[in-house]
Amino acid sequence: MFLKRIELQGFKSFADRTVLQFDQGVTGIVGPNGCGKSNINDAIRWVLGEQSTKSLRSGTAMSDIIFSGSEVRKPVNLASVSLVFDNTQRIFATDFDEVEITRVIRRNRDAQYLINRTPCRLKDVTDLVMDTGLGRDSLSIITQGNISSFADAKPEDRRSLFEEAAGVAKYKKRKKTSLAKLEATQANLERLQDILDELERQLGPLEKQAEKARRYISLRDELSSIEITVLADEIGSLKEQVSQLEQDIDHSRIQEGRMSEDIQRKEASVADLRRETTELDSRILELQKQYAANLQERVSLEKRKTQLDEQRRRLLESGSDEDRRSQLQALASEARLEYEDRLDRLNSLEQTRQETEKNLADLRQKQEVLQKERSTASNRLQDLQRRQDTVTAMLRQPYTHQQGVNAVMKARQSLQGIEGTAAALLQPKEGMGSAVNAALGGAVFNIITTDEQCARGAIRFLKRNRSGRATFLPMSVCRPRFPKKDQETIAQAAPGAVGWAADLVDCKDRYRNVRDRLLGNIFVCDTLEHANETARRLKYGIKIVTLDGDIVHTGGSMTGGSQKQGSSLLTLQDEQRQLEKRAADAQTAVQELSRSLAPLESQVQQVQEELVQLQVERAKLENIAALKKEKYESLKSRLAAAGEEEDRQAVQDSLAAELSRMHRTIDGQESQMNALQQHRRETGESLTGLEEEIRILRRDLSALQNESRKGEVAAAGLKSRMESLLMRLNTDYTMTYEFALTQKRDVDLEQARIRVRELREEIREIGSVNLDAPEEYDALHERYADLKKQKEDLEEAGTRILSAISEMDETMTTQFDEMFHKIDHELDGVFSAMFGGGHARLILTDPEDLLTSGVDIDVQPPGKRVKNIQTFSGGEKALIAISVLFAILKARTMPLCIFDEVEAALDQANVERFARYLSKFKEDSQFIVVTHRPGTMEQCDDLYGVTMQKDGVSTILKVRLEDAREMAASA
Ligand SMILES: Nc1ncnc2c1ncn2[C@@H]1O[C@H](COP(=O)(O)OP(=O)(O)OP(=O)(O)O)[C@@H](O)[C@H]1O
Repeated sequence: MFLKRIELQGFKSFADRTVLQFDQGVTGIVGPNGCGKSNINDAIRWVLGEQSTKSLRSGTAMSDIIFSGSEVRKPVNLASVSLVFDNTQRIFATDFDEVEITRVIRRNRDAQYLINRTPCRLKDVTDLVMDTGLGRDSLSIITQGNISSFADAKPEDRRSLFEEAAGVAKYKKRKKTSLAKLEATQANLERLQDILDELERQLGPLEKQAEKARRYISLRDELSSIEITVLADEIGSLKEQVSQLEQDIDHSRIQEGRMSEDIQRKEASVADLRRETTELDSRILELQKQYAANLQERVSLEKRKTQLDEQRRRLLESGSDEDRRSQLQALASEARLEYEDRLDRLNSLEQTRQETEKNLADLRQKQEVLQKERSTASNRLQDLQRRQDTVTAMLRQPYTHQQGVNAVMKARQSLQGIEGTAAALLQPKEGMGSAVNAALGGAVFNIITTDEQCARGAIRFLKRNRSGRATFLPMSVCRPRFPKKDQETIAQAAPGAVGWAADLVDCKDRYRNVRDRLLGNIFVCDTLEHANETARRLKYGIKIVTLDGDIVHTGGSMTGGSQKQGSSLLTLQDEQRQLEKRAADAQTAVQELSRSLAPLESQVQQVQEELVQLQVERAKLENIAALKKEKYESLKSRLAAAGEEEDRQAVQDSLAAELSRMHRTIDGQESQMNALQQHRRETGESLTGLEEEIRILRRDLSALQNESRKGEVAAAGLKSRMESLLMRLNTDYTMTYEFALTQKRDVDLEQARIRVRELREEIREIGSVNLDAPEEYDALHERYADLKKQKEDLEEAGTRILSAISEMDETMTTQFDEMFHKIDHELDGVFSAMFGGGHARLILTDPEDLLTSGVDIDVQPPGKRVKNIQTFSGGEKALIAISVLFAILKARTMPLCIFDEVEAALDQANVERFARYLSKFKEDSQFIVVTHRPGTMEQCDDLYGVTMQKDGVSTILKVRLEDAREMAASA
């Protein structure tokens, strides 16, 4: 016994709860037409999952199977059917000994399934009963309709019965599921392939873009790694060049200044010289006039003398003795006069020469002294100028040792609200550098900012660029400090008081608070002694500094000693001012000495030339004097030979005397004129020389100015290039030059420059770049790879499904083949038993394809020659079907078979044969047989009678055979 009982309630005509208990063997269900017998069959199929309302012979909706009421009974709202199975044989693959399957439906609601009262899905029910022979289309539940249609069915439609018998339904179902899966897989594969194709289409160009972007990024990274070094180097070299140019320009400016002064000085000298030459010219002209007149005079004198000499010669030759004597005496006297005159002139010349020589020696001595003085002054000037250059250079870079201050001051253009350092904004008055420096102390390098925000900005800048530290003094929070009234009075009255430090600096009005904050209550004394005394009087409550920069701190501690050269901006500025003054003084001294030397030098020159002239004159005169002496001696001897004496009176008013005087005058004028002309020449030369010098100086000055201008233009060019490089450093790499220096790498700069050019060119050639492309490509590629993997997985799954299908096909083929032959083998015997002889066999319509082949039946009832099964009578067809059913039951044991009037078409004899044959199987199978036929009833072990009263409700009760027969007869 397999099915223990059926419990129905509200199912079709079974409005009330009805329980059918089953026992071993064959249970018959009998009753008149329409009493509800077949509803029991329907109920069993409904519980086992039947979904077709048509096959359940119900309305359109499943809820139509709920008892719909009758004239006397109200409809009910719920239909419930339970099948209770004995599972001790483990026909169902579950560990329960009893399995209760229930299906419940309420109106307008879906049906519910329960296995052992636990809700479950339809699938669970289907899986449970699968291949047990039960189930919706199983051969366990055979109706009259199945039997009558079997013979007429197409071979292919018949096949399902054999498949059910072969137990391949589960494989078929699985295969169907697998095929559905395969189809879904295939659809997924196609969908995936479409997406993959699309992705491939996108991937190609995107890969190129990504490659381009990666190349760009790699070039850009390489560029930045090299370019920072190149830029830092270039900026450094530009800075050096600019600094050098500025130094050169500064030098040029100083030189230009000196040259301008020199030109001015020289121009003043030129004016003096011009005045002098004009004067000299007029004097020379005057002298020349006199000289010319004298020359004329001398010519007329000489002419008269020649005439006189002619007269004398005649008188000497042909005159009387008296005449000859007097002429000879006159001649001798004149010769002597002339001789003495030349001698006088010679002596006076010699005297002049000696005086001139002495004069020259004096001048030379003076010149030497002045030259020495000038050389010393000039050396001192050079020393001062050198120091000036050094101080200027140091002032140009005043914060070299203050890295932070240096960095902020250099970057002040790009920072906000940087006013400058205290040292730069507070200018000590003259001579107060050291005192103010000492008063300020460390605050000398305080950077004054507009407000705290600007100070914070600068500090952030220093941190970001790791450029050191600096102290900031925001003006917005700067409160001035002043001494107390009594301190002020005491300090002012103290010995050696200089004043309050705040009063010793100059600054713009807006920095007054800064000044008073830093210097307001610091007092300055002249010496340390006075500072100590003042501090004592002030009870050491005020910081006091001295002009030398020594300090008496509040409380009395003292700081002092020598100042490091150039250690402070303020002392440097002080020194620079002092140097300027001293250099100017030295310059003036040199200029004055040069001015004194210039006339001295020309004087020396002039005297030298005068001396030479005198020597020439003397040589000439010596000759003339010798000649005159010779003439005189000769005349004297002629006189002596004539026994005459020279008449010394004879020449008193003579022409010769006049001529001698004239000669002397002319000589004097000549030498005066020579001297003047010489002087004039020299002045002219000096003038020309000076003018040439001025011209050269002007040319040089202009060249220097040109150079300066060129230098300025070049510096401006370099600066603008530097600015653009700094800008590039800032915009491309967000770095300051100082920070870039820390990032500098040790590379071959020449090579690096070439590489930078190459990289820039390569980057330019790359053109527009989508920087997101690599990420987009990676994402797309990852998606592509994922999808490809999914596709491969799907293909693999497809292959697995196919191989599973093929395995299932194989199993199905084998099982079907086995079962087919088993049934075929049994069929002949069953047929012969049913028909009382004859033969029957099963035929596969397509033996090559056991999976789809239809099943035909070749029958030969005894004594008949029937070719076509269609030609049999309805009863014969039913008997053939029943034969096949019994052959199946022989080939495969079924735990439960429900026959619903399967023998309806048989005649009495065949019904009995059928019933007898059926009872043969009852040992192995349980039968529930709905029947009207007494022949069948006779073979039943139990009989239930179904009745329906006027209320349209089926009731059920166990009946005896006689009652059953009666019920059948009354049907
Ligand atoms: N939903 C329903 N509510 C009430 N009665 C119903 C419902 N569905 C069917 N019936 C009744 O069930 C009866 C049909 O029962 P069934 O077909 O089982 O009879 P049967 O005994 O097999 O008859 P036969 O011997 O002629 O085959 C009919 O009287 C029909 O009115």
